[in-house]
This record gives sequence, structure tokens and C-alpha cells, in this order.
Amino acid sequence: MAGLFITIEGPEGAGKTTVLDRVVNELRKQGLDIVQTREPGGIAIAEQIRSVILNKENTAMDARTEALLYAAARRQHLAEKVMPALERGAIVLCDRFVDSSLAYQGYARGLGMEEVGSINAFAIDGVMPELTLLFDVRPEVGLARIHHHDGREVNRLDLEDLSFHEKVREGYIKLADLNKDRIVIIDAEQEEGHVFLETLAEIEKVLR
Ligand SMILES: Nc1ncnc2c1ncn2[C@@H]1O[C@H](COP(=O)(O)OP(=O)(O)OP(=O)(O)O)[C@@H](O)[C@H]1O
Ligand SMILES: Cc1cn([C@H]2C[C@H](O)[C@@H](COP(=O)(O)O)O2)c(=O)[nH]c1=O
Repeated sequence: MAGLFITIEGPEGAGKTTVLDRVVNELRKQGLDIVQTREPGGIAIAEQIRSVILNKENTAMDARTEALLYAAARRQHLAEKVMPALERGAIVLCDRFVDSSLAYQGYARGLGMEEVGSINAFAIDGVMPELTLLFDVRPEVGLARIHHHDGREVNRLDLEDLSFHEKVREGYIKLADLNKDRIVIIDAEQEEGHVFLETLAEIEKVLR
């Protein structure tokens, strides 16, 4: 595939969406063909799956069902949006991808990173990002941010206890250790402007 696939990862309230919006603006000003998207979601079918997974009423959802639904949404989003964009040579910037499933379902939920990796191998069929930026933030900082963010709906995963969110962060750090050639850690507790500049610089490195 001719394009470039970049993902942004991190715990709740890390600032991914805020910084991604600024980065996309900047890169579009440079005349680049940018597709900004997110998981779960990004296209109608995956957004419908998202609303099932994140619905606060769905407290009975089994952990494996949750993992499978994320993988299903991922497959549809890849097939319908990401792969066609990469094939035409675009730069795809995606808020979350398979590392979220490994950190949240594999590590924090305890399903196992390998097991969750296996169901996702079927979904992604070899498509992996060239670069992943991991926005690292302590969960208490990230959660405080989202609770003060007017208009941001608190979803089923946000409501997990602090120890779950601590495990998510731990899972991400393990993934970064295992994938040093792909995952770059950004200190997301810095002031937003610094996070933006560091993110842009990392992306520009792979664009060169
Ligand atoms: N570096 C920063 N310092 C302080 N606040 C920030 C920073 N970056 C973002 N915020 C604020 O934190 C809140 C959450 O940001 P944002 O929605 O971008 O996070 P996110 O990583 O996309 O979260 P989630 O994945 O949980 O939806 C927003 O109110 C945003 O303005
Ligand atoms: C892709 C993916 C996401 N999650 C979790 C992470 C968040 O709690 C929500 C998505 O909400 P956001 O506001 O868009 O960040 O879903 C997950 O557990 N596993 C995944 O694969």
C-alpha cells in the first residue's frame, strides 16, 4: 500500500483528539492528503458497534464479546475507509487501533495480549501502522480531564475503577517496550502546545 498509516494511542483523557485535530489542520495546510479517523467508529457500521460497546446500560457485556466487537468494528473500518485511503496514497491518522485492544482487553481485562492479538490478526490481516504515538498520562490526570470536559459523554469504559485504568497504562508501556521500532512515547502531561509540537515533529520524521 502506498500511503502512510499512523495511529495515536493512550489512556482516557490523554489529549489524543485535541492534538490530532491540530496536527491534521497543520498537515492539510501543507497540502497533504490526510484522512483523520477513529476507532471504534469512523464509518457508519463501526459507529453503530461503538454505541453498543460503550453504552453504559450494557453492564452485562462479557469481556470476550467486548474484544470481538472491537475487532469487528476494526475490520469494517479498515476495509471501508483505511485500506482504500492507503491505496490511493493518503496519510491516515487514526485515534486508536489494535494496541487499544491489547492494552484494554488483553492486559487490563485480563484476556491476555496474545489471545486478543490472535483474534485481531484475523481482523487486520497484516495491516499495521508505520508509526504509533503513545500519549502517556497518569490515569488520575486523564480521568480528571475528561470529567471537566463539557459535552464529552462518559462511557462504559470510563466508568471502570482506577485500578483498571492503571492497568491500561501499564499495558501500553509494555507494548511500547516490545515495539520500540514502531511506538514512540509522548509525555501527554505536558502543556498542550508542547504535546502538539512533539507529535508534529514525530510525524514529520516519517514523512521525510
Ligand atoms: N496537554 C493537555 N493538558 C491539559 N488538558 C488537556 C491537554 N490535552 C487535552 N486536554 C483536555 O483534556 C480533555 C480530554 O482531551 P481529549 O478529548 O483530546 O482526550 P482523548 O485522549 O481524546 O480522550 P478519550 O480517548 O478518553 O476520548 C479535553 O478537555 C482537552 O481540552
Ligand atoms: C479501539 C478500542 C477502544 N477501547 C476503549 C478505549 C476507550 O475507553 C473507548 C473509546 O473511547 P474514545 O473516547 O474514542 O477514546 O473504547 C478499547 O477498550 N479497545 C479498543 O480496541
